[in-house]
Amino acid sequence: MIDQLINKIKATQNPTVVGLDPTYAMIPTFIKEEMLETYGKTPKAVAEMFLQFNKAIIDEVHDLIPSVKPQIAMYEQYGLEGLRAYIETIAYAKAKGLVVIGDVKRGDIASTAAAYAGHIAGVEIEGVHMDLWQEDAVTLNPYMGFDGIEPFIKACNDYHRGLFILVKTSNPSGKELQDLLVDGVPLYDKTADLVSEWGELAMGTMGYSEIGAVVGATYKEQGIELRKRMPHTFFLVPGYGAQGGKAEDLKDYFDKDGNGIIVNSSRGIIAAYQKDKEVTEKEFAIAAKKAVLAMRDDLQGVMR
Ligand SMILES: O=c1ccn([C@@H]2O[C@H](COP(=O)(O)O)[C@@H](O)[C@H]2O)c(=O)[nH]1
Repeated sequence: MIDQLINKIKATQNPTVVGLDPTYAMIPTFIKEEMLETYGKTPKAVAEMFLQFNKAIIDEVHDLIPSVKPQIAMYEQYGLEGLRAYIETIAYAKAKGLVVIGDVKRGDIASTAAAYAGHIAGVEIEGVHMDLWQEDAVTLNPYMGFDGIEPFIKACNDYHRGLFILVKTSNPSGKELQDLLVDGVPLYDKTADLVSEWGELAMGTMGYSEIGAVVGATYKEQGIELRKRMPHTFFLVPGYGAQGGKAEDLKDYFDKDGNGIIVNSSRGIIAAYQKDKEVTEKEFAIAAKKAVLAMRDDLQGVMR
């Protein structure tokens, strides 16, 4: 995954990942009306709304970005139909050549982690291997330690997939645990050291590991320190845009070659039409494209 991601970032000259986090409130009225008319007030109607919305945005931006990050929570709240929309969104994005990061934030004991790792390892039924989810990478919560991560690392090596493990998250309350001092060292630094160590077990060929870290855009000082501490760890950086993170804060998150991070924006891109006075509701995907181009230019301005 990591080599493919780096090559895609180079090809597009854009380290932007579009977060596919649709909500009911975000769906344009004309799509809502059509789906409610066809499927009634059902989870299937919402799943179809999400799919139509996502596909239109992917069609508009796929050649400008390396990657998308669907957030599973937005889909799974609608049950089986929601999960179908999640899986079909992934398949559609992959068919357009995008690297797909499933934001699933899993973490459990080894036996359960082995089942969760099916997201990237697929499943085997009577000797037949099936890749049901198809994410290229998933996000993980490291709170339960190595045995909860190990099955995913095996999947990375067996199937060229990747991980992004929470190290320093973008949200305000993350510091309640992550900034606690352990032997005088913040817990996020201890986590960073573990993630770097685990990363050695699945190195790509371009200097970065398949095992990346989630480092929020909203904690600039910590992000810069983590870049130095984790030279072979690729960062997935959420918090840009809607959460207040800015490109200028990310200058030193990049490595000396202008590589090493991918920056997520979800609401700021896919709901851009709700704030863009130059577009109609029907042009929601064009507004998303404009937001992608603005974010690309913004990030290019600080890449070395
Ligand atoms: O530290 C983290 C880890 C994950 N996220 C996820 O990223 C997106 C952010 O959405 P925006 O609309 O761009 O704020 C969302 O899926 C979060 O669950 C994060 O924000 N921070």
